[in-house]
Parts: sequence; structure tokens; C-alpha cells
Amino acid sequence: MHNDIQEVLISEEEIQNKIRELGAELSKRYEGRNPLVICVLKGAFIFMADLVKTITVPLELDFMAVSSYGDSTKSSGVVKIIKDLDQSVEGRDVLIVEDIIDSGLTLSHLIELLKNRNASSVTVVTLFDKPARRTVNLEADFTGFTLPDAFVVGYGLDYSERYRNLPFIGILKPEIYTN
Ligand SMILES: O=P(O)(O)OC[C@H]1O[C@H](OP(=O)(O)OP(=O)(O)O)[C@H](O)[C@@H]1O
Ligand code: HPA
Ligand SMILES: [Mg+2]
Repeated sequence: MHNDIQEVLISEEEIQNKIRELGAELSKRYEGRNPLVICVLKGAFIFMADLVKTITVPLELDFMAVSSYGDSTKSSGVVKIIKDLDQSVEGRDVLIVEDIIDSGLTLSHLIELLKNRNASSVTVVTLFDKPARRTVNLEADFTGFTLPDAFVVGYGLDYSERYRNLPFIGILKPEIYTN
């Protein structure tokens, strides 16, 4: 698997250090509150697990599975809800945990949905951001790393469902892509 990687962009240690910083900021942001933390599956599952361990306020978790990339390196433009939340967001301080914002389509869709369901606040934390690729105007409230315009894998992010278990973020060798 590591043989398929052309370049490591962000190491495991850099990622873990950044998550501790984000956790400290979020603990301040939610002091005295009880946020509902929503993991956007599948990509954000590792980030969510590492992040919540660094947040010191009481919180609740829920999971939503959405997909727009399928087996491709490009967004289909259609955000499919594969699994909805178990819990109501009405009147809740919602924190959306994303692994990456690329075109911004997934998040803009989710934010709209949660606001329509009457969340009292919607805040976004993303570990990675690719602002150069945005097709909708959107920014996270908390961002870990800004990435160059390249398709990346690892730390939850896949290419065709593979490479999610790499502990770092890297770029694949071009011969791995079939499209
Ligand atoms: O800003 P965007 O262009 O919408 O891209 C970001 C989204 O795309 C990826 O999910 P994907 O659809 O690949 O599903 P997955 O998390 O199950 O891999 C990623 O995990 C984000 O949720
Ligand atoms: N890698 C994996 N999944 C993604 C990416 C990426 O660069 N951008 C949006 N979904
Ligand atoms: Mg994906």
C-alpha cells in the first residue's frame, strides 16, 4: 500500500499535533455547552475519533453517511445521503466534523439541511481544505491544513475505497488512477 504513494504531504505526527490544537480551540468555543458532534462518514471517521478525545466539554455524537465521489477523483455533483442522523438537531449546537472540503458541495448541502432542521448553531471543523477547488462559496470555522490542488489519500480519505487506513496524507503515483 505504501508503495502506491508518490509523496507524503503531511506526516502522522503533524496531523496529531494539529488535532490537539483544534481540540483545545473547540473546548473553549463550547465551554458550558453540550454540542452534538456530527461525523460525516466515511472519510471523517478517523479524524472524529482522534478529535473528540481532545475535547474537554461534555458532548454527544451522531453519524451521517454521504457520498459524492464514488470511485472517482471528481465530485459527481450529487450528494447522496446514505445514512441519516439518529438524533434530532432541533435547538442543538451542532459541530460538523469533515475530513476535507474540496468543491464544497457536500458541506453546503449538509449545512443547509441542518439549518432547515432548526439547529441553533452550525459550526464546521475540517482537517483539510483545498480552497483552490471550491465551486461554492464556503469556509470552515476551524481548519487544520490547507492543501494544494491535488487528489490526496490517507487518514480516512480514499481513492476507490482504498488507502483510508494510512496514518498520513499523501499523493498516489499517477499509474494507480484508472480515470
Ligand atoms: O467538498 P467536496 O467536493 O464535496 O468533497 C468533500 C467530501 O468528499 C469526500 O467524501 P466522499 O463523497 O468521497 O465519501 P466518503 O467520505 O465516503 O469517501 C470527503 O470525505 C468529503 O465528505
Ligand atoms: N481525496 C479523497 N477524497 C476526496 C478528496 C481528495 O483529495 N477531495 C474530496 N474527496
Ligand atoms: Mg471518498
